[in-house]
Amino acid sequence: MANSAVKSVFAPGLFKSRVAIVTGGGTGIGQAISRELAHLGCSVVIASRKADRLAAAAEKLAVDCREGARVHHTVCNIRQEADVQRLVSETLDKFGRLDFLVNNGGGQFVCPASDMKLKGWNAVIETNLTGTFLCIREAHRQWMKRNGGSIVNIVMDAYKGWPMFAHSAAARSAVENLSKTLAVEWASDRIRINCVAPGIIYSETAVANYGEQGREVFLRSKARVPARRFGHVEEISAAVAFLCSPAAGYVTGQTLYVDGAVSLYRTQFFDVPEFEPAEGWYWEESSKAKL
Ligand SMILES: CCCCC/C=C/C(=O)SCCNC(=O)CCNC(=O)[C@H](O)C(C)(C)COP(=O)(O)OP(=O)(O)OC[C@H]1O[C@@H](n2cnc3c(N)ncnc32)[C@H](O)[C@@H]1OP(=O)(O)O
Ligand SMILES: NC(=O)C1=CN([C@@H]2O[C@H](COP(=O)(O)OP(=O)(O)OC[C@H]3O[C@@H](n4cnc5c(N)ncnc54)[C@H](OP(=O)(O)O)[C@@H]3O)[C@@H](O)[C@H]2O)C=CC1
Repeated sequence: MANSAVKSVFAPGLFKSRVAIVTGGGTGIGQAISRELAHLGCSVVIASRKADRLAAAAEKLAVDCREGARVHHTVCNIRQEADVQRLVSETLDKFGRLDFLVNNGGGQFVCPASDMKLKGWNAVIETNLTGTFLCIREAHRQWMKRNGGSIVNIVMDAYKGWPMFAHSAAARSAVENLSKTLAVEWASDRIRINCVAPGIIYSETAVANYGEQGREVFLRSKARVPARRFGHVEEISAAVAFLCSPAAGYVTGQTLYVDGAVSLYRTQFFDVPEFEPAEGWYWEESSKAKL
C-alpha cells in the first residue's frame, strides 16, 4: 500500500471499526474529510452525482485507509429520495453499521435575488436543505434511531444573510435550525448533530464552480478575512473529526465556525451601492440629522 499524505492530529485508530457516509466526498472539503476519517480507521462511503470524480477519489482514498478500514463509492443525488434510501441501505449491506453521517454535498451559484429563476431557487433549496434532511432522516430510520450516531452538517456563515447567495443562505440557516431541533428530539436516541460553518476555503472545484468569476471572487474576499488567508480543506476535516470523536460527546446542536474570524468582521461580501437615502421619520425639522 502506498503512503498516505494525511497527517491527522487525532490518535491513530480513533475511528477503528466505525463507518461513515460523506456526501460530496469526492472533491474539495468532502474529500479531505473522507481521507482523514479513513486514515483514522473509519470505513467510508463517498456519494455524489458524478461517477467519474467519485471513482477517482475512491482510488486515492483507498491509500489513506488504516486498520481494516475500507472505502466504497456510490452515485447518489441527495435531491432524490430513492437515491438517498439506497445510499444508506447499501452502506449497511456493505459495512453493517453507520456511525457518522457528514452532510457535505451542496453548493450554489452567484445571483441577485430578483434575477433568480424558480428552478434555480428550487435547485439550491433541494440540494442544501431537502437533500440534507433526506440523508438525516434516512440515517435515523435505517440505523441511528436504534444505535445512535453523530451527524455533522457542513453549512455556511449565513447568520447575517449573504447577498447574491439568498437561496443558499436561507437553506443553510434552515439546516442549522433543523440541527438544533433534532439535537433535542433525538437526544434520547443517543444522536448528536452539529454543524460546521466554513469561511472561505480554497479548493480547485470550489473556485471552478463560479466559472470565470471564481478566481477573482475568491481573491477579492481574502481582504475581508481577519486571518488574511483562505482556509484549507484540512482545517474543516479536523473540525469534523473532532465533532465525530468522543471528545465532542457533550457537544450537540451547535455550529462551529472555522473561518479565520470572517463571521465577526466584514461579514458581507457585498458593498451597498450609492443611492439617494429615504427621508426617514421625524416630527420636527430640528430633530433631523444634521451630520
Ligand atoms: C463567491 C465566494 C464564495 C466563497 C464561499 C464558498 C462557498 C461554497 O459553497 S464553494 C462550493 C461550490 N460548489 C458548488 O456549488 C457545487 C455544487 N453546485 C451545483 O451543483 C450547482 O451550483 C447547483 C446547486 C445549482 C445545482 O446544479 P444542478 O442541479 O445541476 O442545476 P443546473 O446547473 O441544471 O441549474 C438549475 C437551475 O439553476 C439556475 N442556475 C444555475 N446556475 C446558475 C447561474 N450561474 N446563474 C443563474 N442561475 C443559475 C438556473 O435556473 C438553472 O436552470 P436553467 O435555467 O434551466 O439553466
Ligand atoms: N469552499 C468554501 O469556501 C465553502 C464551502 N461550503 C460548503 O462546503 C461543501 C463542500 O464544498 P467544497 O468542497 O468547497 O466545493 P465542491 O464544489 O468541491 O463540493 C461540492 C460537493 O457537493 C457534491 N454535490 C453537489 N450537489 C449534490 C447533489 N445533489 N447530490 C450529491 N452530491 C452533491 C458535489 O459532487 P457532484 O458534483 O459529483 O454531485 C461536490 O462533491 C458545500 O456544501 C459547500 O457549499 C460552505 C462555505 C464555504
